[in-house]
Amino acid sequence: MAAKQRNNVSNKDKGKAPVKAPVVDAKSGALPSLGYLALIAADPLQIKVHLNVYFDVQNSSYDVAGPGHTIVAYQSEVFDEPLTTEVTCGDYKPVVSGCTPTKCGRFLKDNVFNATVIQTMINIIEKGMVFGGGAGGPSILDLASGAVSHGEQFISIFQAAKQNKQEIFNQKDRETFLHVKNTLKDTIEDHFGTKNLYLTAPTFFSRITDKPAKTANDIYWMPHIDRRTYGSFVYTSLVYLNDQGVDYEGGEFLFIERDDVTPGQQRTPTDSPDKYSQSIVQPRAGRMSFFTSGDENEHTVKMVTSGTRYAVTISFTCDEASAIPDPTFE
Ligand SMILES: O=C(O)CCC(=O)C(=O)O
Ligand SMILES: [Fe+2]
Repeated sequence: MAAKQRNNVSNKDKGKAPVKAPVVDAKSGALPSLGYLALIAADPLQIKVHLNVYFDVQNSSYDVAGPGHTIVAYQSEVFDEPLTTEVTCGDYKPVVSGCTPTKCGRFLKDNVFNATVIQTMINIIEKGMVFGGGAGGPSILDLASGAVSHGEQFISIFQAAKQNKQEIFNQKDRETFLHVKNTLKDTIEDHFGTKNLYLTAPTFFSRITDKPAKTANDIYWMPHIDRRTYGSFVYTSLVYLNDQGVDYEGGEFLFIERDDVTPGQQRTPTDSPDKYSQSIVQPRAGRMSFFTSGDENEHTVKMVTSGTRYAVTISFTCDEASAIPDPTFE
């Protein structure tokens, strides 16, 4: 079933303005950013440079079929059994001792979540965008803070809902999200032989279209390492909610295999992923993908060139101090 058919949020919810909602400062706290914002948020001049560089990259789209580029999971393939890859753990260590995986790797599996779960997850993000969504390509709904893309800013949707006396999310939304989160947590714990993982921030839904980037927040195609970008991430998990190559073009997920990086050195954001081998995952509805969040798993998302891509990023830590409570959606 195509995303256009799945995406059946009622029209009565759409365009309910005027928006009365506090603007969230993009530089405060762990805001969702698909991995790039923390690298550049500190310096407005740098933002301009990166925007220019990445607008150029945008026009010379990555070559997913280039030499050294391997599609490890096609959208049309069905992995009923997990596809697992072990990789040598990178150098970069989290601040908290005892919270570093000894076994690093990647895991992918299909058909983990049924069509109702997937539809409910798409509805959650569409409901989150009731005030309009982002001005550029990606729109984000962060569950811990309620930050949601609104034009060129973030607003707090939970506060907006209270102020407008609107109930945006319901019990089914909450239960569905918790089911997905708990399934991911249990599978990660089983696979990596760890226990006591906690949800950490940001944990967010993303909706990406081919609209041109308007702000630094819109540059989602920058290679990044989640643990460096987000700090508390030890395991990153993704659930894809619709089909690459069917519901949208572009939007492939790339692991960038960096055998040239000196231990401890961070990749510079101006590097093009095309210079390196890539292991490519084409998103498929209901596909679960997770990996250790360290240097061993540098990655990016290829630019969406048409249609709408839906995904959710749910992140875990073993550091209780960085844990966030289960989202209440209010
Ligand atoms: O949506 C994806 O495929 C990846 C998103 C990502 O890299 C992130 O949330 O850090
Ligand atoms: Fe990421």
